Amino acid sequence: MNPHLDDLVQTPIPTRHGEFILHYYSNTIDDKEHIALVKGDVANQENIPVRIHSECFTGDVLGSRRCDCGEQLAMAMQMISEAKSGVLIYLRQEGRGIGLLKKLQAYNLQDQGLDTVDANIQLGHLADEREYSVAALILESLQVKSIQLITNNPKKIDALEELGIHVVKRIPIEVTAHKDNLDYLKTKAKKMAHILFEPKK
Ligand SMILES: Nc1nc2c(ncn2[C@@H]2O[C@H](COP(=O)(O)OP(=O)(O)OP(=O)(O)O)[C@@H](O)[C@H]2O)c(=O)[nH]1
Ligand SMILES: [Zn+2]
Repeated sequence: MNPHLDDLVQTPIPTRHGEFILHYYSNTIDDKEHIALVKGDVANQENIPVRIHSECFTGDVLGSRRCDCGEQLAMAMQMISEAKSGVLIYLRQEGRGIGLLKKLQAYNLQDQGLDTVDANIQLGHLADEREYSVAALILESLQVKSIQLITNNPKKIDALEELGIHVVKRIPIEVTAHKDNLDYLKTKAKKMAHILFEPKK
């Protein structure tokens, strides 16, 4: 059977970044609770600003300074709420797909000197185990025609295009680096091809 997704509930959520309609999905690919926050009218529209955010409990909920996730989440919500319309997809792919337990173990390895990539490998995982077919199904379900992807990660764009999503352009989302996340961000730029620390045009 082809992968399938159901949009089970839509409800308005007022946030400090404005009001969004939250969509709650069930799907046949995994048993996770994937969410989309939608601003404005996106059906049959081109060039919709879209953020595909991967869950990071430590960054998103606790405000951990080890990574840039929490700040990126707030920044993306703000960007979308300032646009006419947009979508934030919150994918439950904690720890780049290895889950919270393994990510926390990876943090301890990073404190012993490994970087974020080698820590995953030491734990028997790939550097990045994420997969975006649920995101593609959500965009299809919202009938979005083409997107501007809010990301620093070119591999995310490639993955979406392979799934048939038309990415018209990339919108950067770079947070200010500080001492707790600088090495981590440098590793993302050097080993994971993230577009970071580029001179501003
Ligand atoms: N395994 C692992 N996962 C991490 C680590 N730090 C953050 N994450 C996870 O990384 C995911 C976010 O991926 P990032 O590499 O920050 O960014 P991205 O989504 O690829 O790219 P952007 O769209 O530019 O944000 C979230 O699921 C976090 O939980 C880490 O050190 N190890
Ligand atoms: Zn994070």
